[in-house]
Amino acid sequence: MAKEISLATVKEHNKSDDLWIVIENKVYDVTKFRSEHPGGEDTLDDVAGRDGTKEFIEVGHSLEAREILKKFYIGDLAAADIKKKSPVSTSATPTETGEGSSSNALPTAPKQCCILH
Ligand code: HEM
Repeated sequence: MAKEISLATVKEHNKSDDLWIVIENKVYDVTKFRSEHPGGEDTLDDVAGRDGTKEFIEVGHSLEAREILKKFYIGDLAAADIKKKSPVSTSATPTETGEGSSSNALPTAPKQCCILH
């Protein structure tokens, strides 16, 4: 079973010789990988001890990079620290305008459309 690790604990490992990083709510100890990272040591230092999901994804890492990641997996981010990101629900309420109120004035309108002279 996966070990749960709090963000506070991850934060304690924010040094180049003790480097943990959170990616997609999973915690990785990439201390040993730091010097091998093709993207440089500094880039990993920048996200040491915190959530680097955004940075990791923005680079467009290959599947191989994700395979490498697996080797350094040490546990899951504690449920209490998982942000309830809801990029969809915050802005997606377009249904409010679907009432169609302007087309409701039909009953009183007499049907005089067929007067032929
Ligand atoms: C900690 C987990 C990470 C692993 C296992 C990893 C692995 C890799 C690998 C294998 C590559 C070679 C290209 C590829 O296969 O995609 C790469 C490139 C790169 N990585 Fe990472 N990476 C990690 C995190 C990061 C983070 C957090 C950043 C940015 C803040 C970053 C920035 C880069 C950059 C800029 C390159 C491109 C280097 C180049 O093409 O010159 N990486 N990484």
